[in-house]
Amino acid sequence: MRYLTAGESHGPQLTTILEGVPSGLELTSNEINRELARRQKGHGRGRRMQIEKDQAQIVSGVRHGKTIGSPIALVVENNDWKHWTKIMGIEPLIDVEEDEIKRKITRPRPGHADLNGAIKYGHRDMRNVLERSSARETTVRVAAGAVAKQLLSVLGIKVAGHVLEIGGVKATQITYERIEDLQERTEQSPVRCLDEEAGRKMMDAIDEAKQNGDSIGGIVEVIVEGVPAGVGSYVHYDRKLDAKLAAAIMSINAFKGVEFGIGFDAARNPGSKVHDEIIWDKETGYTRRTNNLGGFEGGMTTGMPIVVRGVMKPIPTLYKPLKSVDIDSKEVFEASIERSDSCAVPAASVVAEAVVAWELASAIVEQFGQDRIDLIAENISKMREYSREF
Ligand SMILES: Cc1cc2nc3c(=O)[nH]c(=O)nc-3n(C[C@H](O)[C@H](O)[C@H](O)COP(=O)(O)O)c2cc1C
Ligand SMILES: C=C(O[C@@H]1CC(C(=O)O)=C[C@@H](OP(=O)(O)O)[C@H]1O)C(=O)O
Repeated sequence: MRYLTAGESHGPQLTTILEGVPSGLELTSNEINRELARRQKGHGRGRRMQIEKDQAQIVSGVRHGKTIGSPIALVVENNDWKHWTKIMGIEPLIDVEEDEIKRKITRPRPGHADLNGAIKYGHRDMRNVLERSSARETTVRVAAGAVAKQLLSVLGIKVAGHVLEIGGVKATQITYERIEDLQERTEQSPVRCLDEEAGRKMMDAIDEAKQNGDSIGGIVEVIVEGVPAGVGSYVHYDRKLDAKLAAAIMSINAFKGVEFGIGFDAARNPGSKVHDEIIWDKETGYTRRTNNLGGFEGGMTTGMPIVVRGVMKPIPTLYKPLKSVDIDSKEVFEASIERSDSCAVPAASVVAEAVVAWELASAIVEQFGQDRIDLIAENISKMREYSREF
C-alpha cells in the first residue's frame, strides 16, 4: 500500500489518495473522523485548532461502507481557507490590491523549512514553502492511518500512542493492564499521558513556555499488540520493517530521533541484559521473557509488542524571537509572529500512531496477500497457528 497527500495549510483542502487498500474492509467516515478529532486535541495548541473541525469526506474507493479495491481518495477541507482566499488564490491575480496579496514572507524562521525550502525551489516568498511544510499536512496522514488502523483491527492488531515526556517532565507511572486501558486513559488526559501527576506538570510546563513566548518538545511512544512474528524481512535493507517504521516516525514534522524498546540504553548495557530470552509454551507458542528490543529482531517482528518512541523538538515559531536574516534586505531581524502552537507533542502522538499503523498495515498486506481482507485474515491466522507449533 502507498499514499500521497496534497494540499497547502491555508489552501482550500487537503487530499490523500490511498493505493492498494484491500477490498472488503468495512470503512465509514466515522472511523476516520474519530482519529482526526483526536489529533486536534491537546494542551498547547494555538488558535488555528479552534478554527478547524476536521472532517474527512471519502470521495472514492468505498461503496456502501466497504472498500472495493480501487484507490481511496479522502478530502479534508480547511475552514481557515475562507480567510486566505486572496493570499492563497490559485488562479492568476487580476484586480487585487497589491499589498493584499503581495505581502511576501522574506524572514525565515530558525528551525522551520523556510530558508532551505526557498533556496531549493527558488522562492523569494517563503509562503510557498511554509504552506506545504506545515504540519497541517499531518491531518490527512492521520486519515490514512485511520484506514490502516481499521484494517489492523480486523486482524486483531491494536495500536496505541501516548506521551512520555514534555519539556523535561517525564511520565513515571506508566503501567497498564491491557492496551485498551492505555488507550482509554490517554483519551482522558489533555496531554495524552498515562501518569496523571506528570501530566499536570507537563501542562504547567507548556503554560510556562507559552507565557515566556517559548515552545517545548517531548517524547511520544507507540505500542502495537497482536502482530504475528516474522512480518518484515532480514534479507534486504529496504524490507526491514523496523527501518520503515523509523523512517515513518522521522517523517513527522519536527521529529529528530527514533528508538525501539530500550533504544539508546542498549549502548550502555551488556548483551546479557539486553537480549530477550526466548520461551515456548503450547498455548502461546514462542514469546520473550522481556521486550528490550521493542518487538524486532532482524528487521522482523518477534510477536512481542512493537514499542517505538520518537522525539519531537520544540516548535520553531516562537513569540520570543530568535535572530535571523531577511532574504531581501539581508538585515538581521527578530521574528514577530501572529499565532503558533507552543507544544504539539500530544497531537504528534496521534500522528505517530497513524504512520506506524500505515507502515505495518502495508507490510502485512504485502506479505499475507494483497487484494482481499478476508484472505489476508485467513492467511494471518494460519501463520499464527503455524508459528505457535513451529
Ligand atoms: C502536530 C504538529 C503541529 C505543529 N505546529 C507547529 C506550529 O504551530 N508552528 C511551527 O512553527 N511548527 C509547528 N510544527 C513543526 C513544524 O511543522 C516543523 O518543525 C517544520 O515543518 C520543519 O520541519 P522539521 O522540524 O521536521 O525539520 C508542528 C508539528 C506537528 C507534528
Ligand atoms: C494547522 C495545523 O497545524 C499548524 C502547523 C504549523 C506548522 O508550521 O507546522 C503551523 C500552524 O499553522 P497556522 O499558522 O495556520 O496556525 C499550526 O496551526 C494542524 O495541525 O492542523
